[in-house]
Amino acid sequence: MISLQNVSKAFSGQPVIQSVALSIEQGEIHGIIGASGAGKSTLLRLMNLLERPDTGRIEFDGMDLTNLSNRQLRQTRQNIGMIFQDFNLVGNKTVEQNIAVSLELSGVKKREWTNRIEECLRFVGLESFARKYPSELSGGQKQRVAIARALANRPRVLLCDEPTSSLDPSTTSEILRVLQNINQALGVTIVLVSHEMQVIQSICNRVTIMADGQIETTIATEPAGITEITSDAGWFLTQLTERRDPHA
Ligand SMILES: Nc1ncnc2c1ncn2[C@@H]1O[C@H](COP(=O)(O)OP(=O)(O)OP(=O)(O)O)[C@@H](O)[C@H]1O
Repeated sequence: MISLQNVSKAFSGQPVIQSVALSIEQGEIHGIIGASGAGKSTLLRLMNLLERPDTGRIEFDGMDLTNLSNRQLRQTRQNIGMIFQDFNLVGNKTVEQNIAVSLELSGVKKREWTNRIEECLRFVGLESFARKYPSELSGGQKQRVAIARALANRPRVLLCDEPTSSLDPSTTSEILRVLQNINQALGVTIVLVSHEMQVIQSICNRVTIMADGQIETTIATEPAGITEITSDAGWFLTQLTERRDPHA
């Protein structure tokens, strides 16, 4: 579904992503883990061309995104939603207005907005929050709104950049359940960047481990299930190294 081939990216001459090849398969929940500064967020932002690669191809359904016109890229990006650690909601707009902005940017007809807004808010369990402002919401509720906003465009892939890093353990579990439900009920492919092993372990089918702008390995795994997240999950890596993905 998304394929990166020989992708490199530098900032001010400093290489941040180096000759990376990675394939995201339709229907999977693919985790990307690594130390701070390893290049995880940059890799994720390359997948929807929020960052342009210096070299290499980035394909979505076989189309090289770097060769598309601005209009074609805007259209293709409607298939690729994104959520962030700090939610990126517009503070002076209500929940429904936040979602409407996204629908307008995507060119969805105004007469469809009410339905789309209701549909995505119902999916994340916030249908009664449409008229609230972000400042009236908890962190977990803000992230649900951000997820609803991404879902409103009916994406096929959801890119998640540290979506639970600002949240407490039980809210983290809640958000992971929402992501898993999006994958299972809606068939949306998910790419999940996190530095927390237990977050990755709980819902991912494959895990890519990054270090210094390169991919160390990609491993197939059985999602362990969502339990209360704690910070101690170092054992996960040792378990995973036994089960390298033969297709990686
Ligand atoms: N827009 C930018 N301009 C300059 N340098 C950048 C930019 N974005 C990222 N970098 C640098 O690229 C490197 C990788 O950053 P990136 O955010 O991708 O890493 P990360 O693995 O996601 O780290 P973290 O877990 O701390 O978020 C870092 O050294 C960072 O300072």
